[in-house]
Amino acid sequence: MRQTVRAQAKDEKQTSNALVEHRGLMLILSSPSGAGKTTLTRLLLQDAALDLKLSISVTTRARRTSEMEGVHYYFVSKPEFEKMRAEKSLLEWAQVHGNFYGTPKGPVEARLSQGHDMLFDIDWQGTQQVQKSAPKDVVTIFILPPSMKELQARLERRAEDPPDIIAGRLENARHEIERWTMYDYVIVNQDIQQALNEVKSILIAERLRRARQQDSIERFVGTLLSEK
Ligand SMILES: Nc1nc2c(ncn2[C@@H]2O[C@H](COP(=O)(O)OP(=O)(O)O)[C@@H](O)[C@H]2O)c(=O)[nH]1
Ligand SMILES: Nc1ncnc2c1ncn2[C@@H]1O[C@H](COP(=O)(O)OP(=O)(O)O)[C@@H](O)[C@H]1O
Repeated sequence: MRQTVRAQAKDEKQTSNALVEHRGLMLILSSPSGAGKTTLTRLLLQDAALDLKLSISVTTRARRTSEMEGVHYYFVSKPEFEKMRAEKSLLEWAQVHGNFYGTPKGPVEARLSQGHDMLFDIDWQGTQQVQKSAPKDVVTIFILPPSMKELQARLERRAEDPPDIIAGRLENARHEIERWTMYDYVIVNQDIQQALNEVKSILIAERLRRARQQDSIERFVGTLLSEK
């Protein structure tokens, strides 16, 4: 239905510039390290029907062995990061666990203006900045672990970070968890399949909000009512 209306809107846009198509939404996932954002993100991107793309951040953090340049992050030096920040080419940025992270503005703007949605794996500081800049276009979800013990176990099982880094992330986790109140939705990631279904349900419901489809639905209702 949504796609039909969108496709119709697109067709009409080609013949008439009067129709303003709606922008895509920004779906933000945040969590303490190890709660499951990356896993959920991978599963969401695998589902082609969802038509989601991940915003690839730049970071000054060292690459983990499992990570690929341009897939998980763009790995940059501190001066490169500073340059992007100075040129105002970042939508938001933050220092997390002692490293710098930021969202390149260009790809986000391009995708949203074409009416497609974008997925973000960013922390609460970045979420706050994006929420401020485009409150109507943002949907935020906070992912909680089922327990602190399980969070530690997941970080250890992931085996990507040395013990001192894991200890630091667990310490930070307590402060990050306290930020849950600023998010639209909260999900406890105990069972990954259930958590995935919950994120999908949120996305589907948010896409159906009347305000997000105002222009295209107005057209569609006009067509419906003109039927004999
Ligand atoms: N503000 C902001 N946070 C980011 C960005 N990219 C990643 N992060 C956050 O930085 C934190 C650390 O990410 P990462 O080093 O990949 O560790 P992980 O959470 O353990 O996988 C997480 O909370 C991410 O959500 C970004 O572009 N901006
Ligand atoms: N529901 C879950 N149950 C068990 N293990 C999980 C679950 N969700 C994620 N994991 C595992 O926990 C570890 C951390 O998950 P990850 O997605 O990397 O977290 P984050 O991106 O939030 O740091 C990974 O090894 C992942 O496979």
